[in-house]
Amino acid sequence: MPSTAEILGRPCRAIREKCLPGPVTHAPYPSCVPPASESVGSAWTHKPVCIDSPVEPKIPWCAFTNSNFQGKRGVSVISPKYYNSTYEVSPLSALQSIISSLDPHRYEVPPAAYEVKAMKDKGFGLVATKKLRRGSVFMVDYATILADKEMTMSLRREDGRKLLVEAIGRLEDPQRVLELAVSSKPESKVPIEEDVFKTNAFYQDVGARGFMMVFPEISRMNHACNPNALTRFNETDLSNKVTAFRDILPGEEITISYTPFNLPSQSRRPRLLRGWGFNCTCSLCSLPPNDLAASDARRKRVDLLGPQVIQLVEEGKFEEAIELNNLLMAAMEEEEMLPHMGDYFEIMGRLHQAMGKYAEAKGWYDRAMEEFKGFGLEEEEGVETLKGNIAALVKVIEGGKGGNRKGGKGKGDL
Ligand SMILES: C[S@@+](CC[C@H](N)C(=O)[O-])C[C@H]1O[C@@H](n2cnc3c(N)ncnc32)[C@H](O)[C@@H]1O
Repeated sequence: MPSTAEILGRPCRAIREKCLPGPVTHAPYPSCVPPASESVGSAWTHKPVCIDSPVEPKIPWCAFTNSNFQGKRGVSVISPKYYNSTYEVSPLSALQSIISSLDPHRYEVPPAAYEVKAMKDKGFGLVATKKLRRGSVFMVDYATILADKEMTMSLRREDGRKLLVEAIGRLEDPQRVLELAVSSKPESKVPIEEDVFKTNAFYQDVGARGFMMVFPEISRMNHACNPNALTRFNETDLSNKVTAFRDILPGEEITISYTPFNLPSQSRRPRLLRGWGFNCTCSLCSLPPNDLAASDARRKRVDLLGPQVIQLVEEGKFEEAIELNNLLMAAMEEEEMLPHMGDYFEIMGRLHQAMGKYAEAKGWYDRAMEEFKGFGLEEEEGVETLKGNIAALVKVIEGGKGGNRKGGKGKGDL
């Protein structure tokens, strides 16, 4: 019998919470990892500005800038001057090599198919000016300000602000960042740099380290709990691609989810208020109470069904796992949690294959492949296994037709 890992393998990620569709997230700052020794190389076009940290081990924190990055739009990084040796590759070295190795002229972005418009109760937002086809990448944005996740805990507030002022001020066009939305009340007198950063930064990892990052174009997109687009961050070039996961029509607002979007309203709304300071007014949160309760129930069901599918696979109950995975997919479809269903289709294929139902398995694999292709993911790590499975099944099925199963895979062989 194939193992759970063989059946679920890579797509298994999809039914675990952390891998559910969820674009950029805004996580609280996790606990401090002490920095350590490392010299700063020549990735920077400006002399770094550094400020001592009052927190042990009192490593200075600096604002580093490379004004050539992203077609001379520039990028600034705020981080400790060096990190300790717990990192195989220091996060700062990783960023330096990314930033200094990229050709400043390579930044081709799709022609804008959207415009910035004033939205009711949400400041500005992005609205499609053309039809954006499901699966198409219609925006590529690059990190412009990055601040190590520990910044607020390692620096005095005033010092953090000074580094932000330097980091933003050294960009070619500081207004591109400074004109983004702010969320503090005017009477709280929060300095603009800090307010803009707090309102617009998203949490992303580079290697083993988390950074808060501002993507000036993506920052104009409002949040929806049932969004129509998702972002995909690429840590090798600091780009963030935005893909439509259903057709978006001209005039429609383009939205992403700031939280993992499987969450029911009881957990996502406080999270948005805590992390982003707003009460969500998206169409899902604005549903009449009964409809919202029904949506919450579906989301909870999706959450429960994922682990149950895994459990059934572990117990070798493939037939029941198929039934449950069908229910899971139906609940996701009803809830429009559909960035792409490739992972789920692939699981169906593997389950059918494990049961010796080769024709059905191939049907599911083909659907999975179609989804991956539609979302430009056919070259993603792990999709080769799917390609291999499809090729193997074609052989088995063709061998079966001719009555010759020799060399073909038998029931349960994956
Ligand atoms: C990253 S900005 C998004 C763009 C912003 N609306 C602007 O004018 O540039 C985040 C801010 O937009 C507003 N916002 C985004 N999504 C919202 C939603 N679903 N409901 C209410 N306000 C929202 C909040 O004020 C939030 O602090």
